[in-house]
Amino acid sequence: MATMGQLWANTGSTLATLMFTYTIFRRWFPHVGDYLEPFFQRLFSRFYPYIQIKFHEYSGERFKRSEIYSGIQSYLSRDSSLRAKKLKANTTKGSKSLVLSMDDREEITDEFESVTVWWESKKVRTTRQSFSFYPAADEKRYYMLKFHRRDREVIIERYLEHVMKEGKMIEMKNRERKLYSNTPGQNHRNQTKWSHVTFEHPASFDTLAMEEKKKEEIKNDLVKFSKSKDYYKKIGKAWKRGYLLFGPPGTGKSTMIAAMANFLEYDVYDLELTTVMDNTQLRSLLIETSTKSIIVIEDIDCSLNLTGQRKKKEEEDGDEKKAVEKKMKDEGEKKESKVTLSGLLNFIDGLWSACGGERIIVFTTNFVDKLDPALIRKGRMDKHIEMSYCGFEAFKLLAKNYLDVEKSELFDEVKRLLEVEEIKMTPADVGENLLPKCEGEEAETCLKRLVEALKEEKEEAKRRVEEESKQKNEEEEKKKRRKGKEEEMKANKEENKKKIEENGEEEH
Ligand SMILES: Nc1ncnc2c1ncn2[C@@H]1O[C@H](COP(=O)(O)OP(=O)(O)OP(=O)(O)O)[C@@H](O)[C@H]1O
Ligand SMILES: [Mg+2]
Repeated sequence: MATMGQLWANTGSTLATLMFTYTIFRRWFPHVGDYLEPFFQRLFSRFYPYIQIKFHEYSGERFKRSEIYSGIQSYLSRDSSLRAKKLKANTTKGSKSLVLSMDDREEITDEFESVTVWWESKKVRTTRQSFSFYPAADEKRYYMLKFHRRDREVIIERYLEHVMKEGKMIEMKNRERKLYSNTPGQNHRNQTKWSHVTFEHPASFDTLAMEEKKKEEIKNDLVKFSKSKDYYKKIGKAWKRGYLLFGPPGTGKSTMIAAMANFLEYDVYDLELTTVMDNTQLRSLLIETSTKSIIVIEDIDCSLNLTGQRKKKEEEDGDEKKAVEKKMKDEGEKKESKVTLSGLLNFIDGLWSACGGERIIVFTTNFVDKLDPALIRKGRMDKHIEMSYCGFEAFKLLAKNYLDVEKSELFDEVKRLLEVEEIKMTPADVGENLLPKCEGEEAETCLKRLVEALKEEKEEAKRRVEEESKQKNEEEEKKKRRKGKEEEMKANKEENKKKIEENGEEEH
């Protein structure tokens, strides 16, 4: 493909003649030159068929690097590393790897819809009046885009948008992902603020132990969501999706969130509701979240008083004392936070929808039936995922990940215990048993330890059932006795009343 230099060679001689004539003319007739300048410019543009656009590294705010410049740099990085002869390696803030870009005065060509464009990386020296310790600051860099004027429409209307979009995507892929958490600030209103660390959780869908079919379904759902910008726009819905993860402790809810974030390459915002003072604060925190992020509220049942339905039921059941006690306890705990259920719902439905980019919100809970149905209805929590005890398929994956074992005689025994005996053990406990406890511990030993633990769990479960039924019997017995006593007291009362009445009649 012809470089800009070669193309210049063709038009060069004509332009050189013109330039020469123009310079001589200006020298000899400086005043007439001013009048004729527009004419010469028109003449140049007739012979020079290319349009140039400059993209400066720093524009507007002096110390803020232009987003457009870094977008172009990322966009060109792929082609630059393949084709440019001189490269520059940069480490950009927040980027997890080196970004290779073409060095100053390098040029590469790009093609878009059969149109060729030329990108050149340029540098100019500016002279400063004042003394500076930073000589590099006197150099201004920019990218120069050149294209034929017949392609103006394609470039202005589509190519530049394509460059920015692709550049952003490459930047997103390259960036270091973050885990944000809200911490109370030191200011007078104690406003909570996001603080962040690098998100480096190793969990992935490959290491997550759950049925393959279920895993695929979740992955497909995530992919579909992340690619549906236009679809969400078409149906007039905010580009967001809610997931509710529920299940006993240790079944992998938090691990699943990390796997989701790694899968989509999203940031994670871990929202601790109890430190948020009120709905207004909640709103401002959420507005600050960036696009392509997962907002997580763990143990939602503990974070807020969202158990309205259940409380009502307890009161109806006549267990008033318990309900009052609970209310007092709740009030004590919630003295700090005044975030309400309706505040939370508004955030999910309203404000949230006004934020442009894609966001996923995940709630986790150990007790799904504790939650108010309004919170978890479809549209708010679109997908409910049950994380359950370890099945045989999940066990096989853990054995492969933890011990690198795909087959063993003990597998049949584990299968029998999990499927026939229906022993319930969380993937966290299975993993703990499979984890070698000392250097060089045999896989078979770890598997045996798991089998033993499963058997113990069976005995434990039996004991628990017995204990529960014993407790139940005792309670029933107590109830019966109390009822008997009450009836006896009632009978005594009746008798006394009767006696008093009889005595009264005799006196008369
Ligand atoms: N399904 C799973 N696949 C792989 N590892 C798992 C799975 N479930 C649990 N684990 C392991 O157990 C540990 C605890 O799991 P995790 O924190 O995800 O459970 P959780 O459901 O969030 O529990 P909690 O309800 O107490 O928050 C993790 O570090 C992980 O290593
Ligand atoms: Mg958890």
